[in-house]
Amino acid sequence: MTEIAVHVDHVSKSFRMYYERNQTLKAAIMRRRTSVHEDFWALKDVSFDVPKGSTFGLIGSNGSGKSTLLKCLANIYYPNKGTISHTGRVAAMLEVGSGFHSELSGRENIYLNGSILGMSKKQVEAKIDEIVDFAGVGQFIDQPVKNYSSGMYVRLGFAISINVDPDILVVDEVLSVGDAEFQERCFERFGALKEAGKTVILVSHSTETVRNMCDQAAWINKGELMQVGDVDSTIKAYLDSVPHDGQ
Ligand SMILES: Nc1ncnc2c1ncn2[C@@H]1O[C@H](COP(=O)(O)OP(=O)(O)OP(=O)(O)O)[C@@H](O)[C@H]1O
Repeated sequence: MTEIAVHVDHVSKSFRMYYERNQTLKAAIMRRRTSVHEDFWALKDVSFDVPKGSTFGLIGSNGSGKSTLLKCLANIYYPNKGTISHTGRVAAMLEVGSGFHSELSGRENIYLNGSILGMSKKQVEAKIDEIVDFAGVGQFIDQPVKNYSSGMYVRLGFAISINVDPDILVVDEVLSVGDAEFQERCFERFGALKEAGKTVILVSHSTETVRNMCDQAAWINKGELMQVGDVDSTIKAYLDSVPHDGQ
């Protein structure tokens, strides 16, 4: 039987959308009511399993809920309904710079992130040369990360995530920010993680990347899971749903 790394069970996630916000206490008292809001459901009853050791792609158009789902997987958001269970340590590589302290240097951020991800100072020390080397940001490693380019942020973040020895690596569209040489090294690392039986879950707008890298894919549309399973048929269903020019 296939072992499951991540079990997503009837997950729904809503955000509160405010239409009339009280700017001041006085405004709230004068209007005699609190702000007007509505719940917007970014994920609606999503369920699927990610097999252990697989590379799993999430596809869908802008605003469909992919990043929200990744953040739920990485325990950054909690679902309003349903549950997500996983086996092993999850490391996440999400938006550019998330998890970094802008005033601290690259090196200090490595220690900070390592400790957030459950590594001791000693474990970070044992890995730091490899992380610095993979990040390839040169002498900028001792500069505050607020001076980094978006590509440098991503390199450092990715270098940390893959070196904390995750069982499950959650990656959001970072590959689109790095240059070709960095992307190549990321693909190599994904391959090595796969060889080691680790699970990678990635969001990509490039169906080509998903086709080349993933064993399975899920297509999300307006918060709903439309299809999950075989990569080629899931990509085809997604692309067929997208209006083409001239249609
Ligand atoms: N913190 C938030 N507060 C309110 N709405 C949010 C929040 N985060 C996401 N949303 C909304 O939830 C929906 C899904 O957003 P999400 O970022 O998950 O989409 P996505 O599929 O990753 O999009 P993209 O491909 O553009 O990155 C969008 O309509 C977005 O506006």
